[in-house]
Amino acid sequence: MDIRFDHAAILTVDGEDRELSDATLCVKDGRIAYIGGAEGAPQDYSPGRTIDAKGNLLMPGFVNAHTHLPMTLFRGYANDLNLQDWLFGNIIPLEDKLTAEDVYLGAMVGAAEMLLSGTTCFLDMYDFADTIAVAVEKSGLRAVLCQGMAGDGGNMQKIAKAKEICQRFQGAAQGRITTMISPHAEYTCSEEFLLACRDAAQELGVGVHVHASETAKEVRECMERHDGLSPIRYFDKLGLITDKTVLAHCVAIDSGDLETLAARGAHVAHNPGSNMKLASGFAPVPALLRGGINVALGTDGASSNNNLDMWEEMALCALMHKGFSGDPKAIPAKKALRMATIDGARALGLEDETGSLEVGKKADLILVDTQGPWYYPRGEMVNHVVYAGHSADVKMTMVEGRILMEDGRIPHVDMPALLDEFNRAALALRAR
Ligand SMILES: CSC[C@H]1O[C@@H](n2cnc3c(O)ncnc32)[C@H](O)[C@@H]1O
Ligand SMILES: [Zn+2]
Repeated sequence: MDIRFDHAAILTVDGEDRELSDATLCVKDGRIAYIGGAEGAPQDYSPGRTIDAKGNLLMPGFVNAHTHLPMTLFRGYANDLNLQDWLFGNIIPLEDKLTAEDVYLGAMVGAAEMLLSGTTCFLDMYDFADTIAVAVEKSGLRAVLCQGMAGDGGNMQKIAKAKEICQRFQGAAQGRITTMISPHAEYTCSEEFLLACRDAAQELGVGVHVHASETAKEVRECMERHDGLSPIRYFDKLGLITDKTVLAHCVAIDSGDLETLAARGAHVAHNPGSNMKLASGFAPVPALLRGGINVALGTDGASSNNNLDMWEEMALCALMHKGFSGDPKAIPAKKALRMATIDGARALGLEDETGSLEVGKKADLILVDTQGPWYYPRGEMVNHVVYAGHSADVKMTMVEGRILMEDGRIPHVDMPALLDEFNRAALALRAR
């Protein structure tokens, strides 16, 4: 159904970063057909629904550039640990017991959390990517899916499976799903395995998504294994870093790593909440940006964050880099919002389709209730959104013109039944 919004404030997050007031936005056939004053709206347009958006703000939906959607199953499990103890001591032993049914329920709960908090698109790395695709199809979200994998020369069948998943799901869900190849990290993959991942990505023409330089320990041990090469230099030597590569974390990087990322046109997915919770450190985001590197934002999984709320990630990013650097302009509000939206779309190779409100782009947007006192006084809405707004303000989430969440309800999902089943599965998994 075509939908018209009238009397809205609008943050376009396009090249001009426009902030409009009392504006009209028309959605036609899943795309944005018009943005501007009501007087200029197309005459030959008869929407199925017209929404009076007075007191509300339209902005692009968030793009979560690094997550593990089914890890909602492990929310609240194994807290206050560093990456090593959290992942190898607690999470992987339970992941070894996961079933496809568990993953489906975890992914559906993650999808609901995204819709409720205004995320419209995400980049996911996990086992059972084919099952996660079912949750994406059902939820209506847009996603780049990766079959996450770790291994050595004895695990080449994992790469064959990942390739098969890419071929099967590239363009699935009416084009809302695309794919990448995803080796987990340097410390869990052999050289032979990484080279085969590179070849698979090249052959399929898709990107690579990988964890890189998340901790100083990871970098130290990589240098010991690979003739003094950091994970980024090592990946680069193997040909894994291109302008279609998204590297999650990049906390413990040096100027040489930064130059490599810039030279290759690679993208970084910055995860401030997860990096702080796992005590991994502070990624040098201002330096990455000064180096011309595209930095997007991600939550990481709900077990190391502990939610999938991009509002929090955006505020953390804008705040923590000021505090850490002593520079109040380190990440201005406008940039934090761009990192959470259009820069994420760019990292995912989807900037022509989503990430900003522009005529011709897919209508992936959110309507934010700005009647709370924290959105006053009016004007400079971008500052209110980044520094004062929260996910509870999201009134509507739309992907490709379809309303997926309105007033806290996801009409196509039976939330009480889903949460009940999910709860049973998550608790049973912990006892398995
Ligand atoms: C191979 S599927 C994905 C794999 O990644 C694990 N994971 C989740 N968060 C992190 C992180 O911050 N660093 C490294 N690995 C992480 C997840 O548990 C899966 O095993
Ligand atoms: Zn991760």
